[in-house]
Amino acid sequence: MADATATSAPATTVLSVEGLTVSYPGGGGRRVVVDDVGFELRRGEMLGLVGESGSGKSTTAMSVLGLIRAPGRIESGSVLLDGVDLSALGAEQLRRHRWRDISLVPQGAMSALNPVMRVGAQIADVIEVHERRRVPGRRIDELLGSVGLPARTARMYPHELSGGMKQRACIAMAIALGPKVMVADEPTSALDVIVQKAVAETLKGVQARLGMSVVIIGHDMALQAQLVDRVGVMCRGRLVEIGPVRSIFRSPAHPYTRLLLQAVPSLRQREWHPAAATQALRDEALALVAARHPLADVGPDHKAAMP
Ligand SMILES: Nc1ncnc2c1ncn2[C@@H]1O[C@H](COP(=O)(O)OP(=O)(O)OP(=O)(O)O)[C@@H](O)[C@H]1O
Repeated sequence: MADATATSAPATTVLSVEGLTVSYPGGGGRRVVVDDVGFELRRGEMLGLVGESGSGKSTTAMSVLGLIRAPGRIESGSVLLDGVDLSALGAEQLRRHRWRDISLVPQGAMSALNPVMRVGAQIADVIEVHERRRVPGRRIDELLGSVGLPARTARMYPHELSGGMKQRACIAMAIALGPKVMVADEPTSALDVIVQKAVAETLKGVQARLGMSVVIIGHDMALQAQLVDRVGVMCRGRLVEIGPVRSIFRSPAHPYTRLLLQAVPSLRQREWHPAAATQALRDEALALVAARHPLADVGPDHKAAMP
């Protein structure tokens, strides 16, 4: 990927996010909802981003893909994809990188598919826009097969697919151009437990086969534990902890991480720890984050560092 904005980055890092700060209108001014977030994604790595609802996971993901729309605003930060500063690119240039170099399995993928278009045509569309040539049906069949869908799915409309099938179709679309990085925003959250596990396994299989790097966003720590190599924990817009999933599960450093782990069934005892007893821990965690990093009001006239 040659680009005038290319800078050097360690060979093992495919995506590098630094100082990402995003705001939305709120409280009479602007409210920072992603606050100085930074992380690196290594080649072939699966990185989880967890945190409760509203902690800023999706906003982080959408910022990485250059998909924050007004009234949202990126205040500062950079996103380097294989050395290319995506945050310095215009909308058209970004569009060229999206799907080909970095793709998204959106939250609510169930409704992300066009209801009046056959699944195969939707996948072909993504490829044809970038490759500017007709896609043979065989390639679509192979893509569908690689996510565990029969070839006949190509001729079906979204309403004819189960939730799990729709999710797989979205994954097929996201891997269609063999991107370096895939961001999956809660790819299994609307599915029942059995289908969740099957889709998660498909994701893992696809990632391993293609050697892709994946950022996977979710609430479910137990599912993340089985999927990802490293996990980052978000709380009130801050990335409060990041590290190998095993060490975070064994010895969480941040009280908020400990809180999240309280809600995970014990892998040893295979029973649920009631979350009710965790209110004190939750208060402690939130107070700690708030004291260290009060949510900043950047004011209505704050100049965005990135367009
Ligand atoms: N379009 C918007 N307008 C105003 N505020 C927004 C908008 N989108 C997100 N926010 C706010 O930004 C904060 C972070 O939201 P975000 O969706 O990133 O959190 P999340 O951790 O992904 O939550 P969830 O798990 O529920 O998807 C929330 O306080 C949310 O209300």
